[in-house]
Amino acid sequence: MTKTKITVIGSGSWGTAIAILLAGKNENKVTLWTRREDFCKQLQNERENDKYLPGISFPENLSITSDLEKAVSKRDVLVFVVPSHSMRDIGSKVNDLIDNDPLILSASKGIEIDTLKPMSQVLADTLDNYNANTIATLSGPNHAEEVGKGIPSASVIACKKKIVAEKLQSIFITSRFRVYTNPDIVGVEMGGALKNIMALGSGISDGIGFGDNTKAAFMTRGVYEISRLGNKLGARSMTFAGLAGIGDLIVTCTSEHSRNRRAGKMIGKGMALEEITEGTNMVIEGFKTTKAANYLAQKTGTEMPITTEIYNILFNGKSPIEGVNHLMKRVKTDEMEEVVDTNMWRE
Ligand SMILES: NC(=O)C1=CN([C@@H]2O[C@H](COP(=O)(O)OP(=O)(O)OC[C@H]3O[C@@H](n4cnc5c(N)ncnc54)[C@H](O)[C@@H]3O)[C@@H](O)[C@H]2O)C=CC1
Ligand SMILES: O=C(CO)COP(=O)(O)O
Repeated sequence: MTKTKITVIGSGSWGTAIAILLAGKNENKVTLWTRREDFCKQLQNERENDKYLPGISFPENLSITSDLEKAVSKRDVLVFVVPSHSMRDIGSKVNDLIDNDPLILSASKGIEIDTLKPMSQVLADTLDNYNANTIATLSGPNHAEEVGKGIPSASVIACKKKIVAEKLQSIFITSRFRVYTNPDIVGVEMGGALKNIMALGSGISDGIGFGDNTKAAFMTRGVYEISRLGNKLGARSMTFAGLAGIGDLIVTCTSEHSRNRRAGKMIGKGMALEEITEGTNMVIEGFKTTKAANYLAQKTGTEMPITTEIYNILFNGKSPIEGVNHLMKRVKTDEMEEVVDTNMWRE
């Protein structure tokens, strides 16, 4: 049997969990690429990623390299899982090394600040033989700590080109990781990126000491706000009711695993953003995404009150409590605002 040769680019928690998931299937031959040679040696010797995903052993079928040329050459699939701010750089490096036509998938969640583009579009900019229609994304309620252990999870692979989405679905799906396809890649990527802002908000609410009602309000009004911007960018509303929308929002706003929720909690308790980033080697995408979404809201004329308040708390020195008070005291409005069917009202 010819095995499917897959390289996962990025050895943080999520890249490692994806590599373990894929290597668990006999029909795959998986390589995990890591930036640093010393860390590569550590992973090869220990057969475990003690730094980012401790306690989960690598399957035999998984090899590790820090040689990007070797990692990219003659691959059937390349999975990009680096922090969003390094996607353009790594995409350009990979472009010079591709020597056949692998399927390309981004599993990162973020928006590039300079261009306001989601990750599949950043990759399309950097990979000469691909465009936004042929690149796919994976997104859903998937904490690495649980996927790595084989705890039942579900996710979405989105791509404009159906055959690409379906091939990747077959490669990723297992009895423990159920994968759906979706042609709405804009909605899937925006859902995955923007929910991190709401997770910061839920964490802030927990940090202040507010209750479950507050968190439910953040999540529900949050998904509405995400849909409003997503729709302006061409996404389908129903995508936000799915795994990459409300599904990911629920897990990130409530899970102890979420770095964004944890960071929000620290902010709610009075810690500064710099203190939090300095104290961790993990990526907290929500900080940069809040900046990008705030620009996108201004650019598209979209009202995003939660994003604006989180932005002011993170970057303009507003206190968390003031931010929440501001949201509570906003002008009275209808729940469905501009989409309300006015014919439903009765005198
Ligand atoms: N951790 C999770 O459960 C999930 C994470 N994601 C997304 O996956 C992406 C990667 O996150 P994680 O794997 O969690 O990262 P992580 O926070 O566990 O680790 C960060 C990783 O990024 C690497 N890194 C830092 N700067 C880099 C650079 N300039 N170039 C290349 N690599 C660099 C570090 O060496 C490390 O491997 C993010 O966009 C995140 O939102 C998506 C779904 C689940
Ligand atoms: O995207 C995630 C889960 O689906 C991971 O979220 P955090 O980056 O907040 O841990």
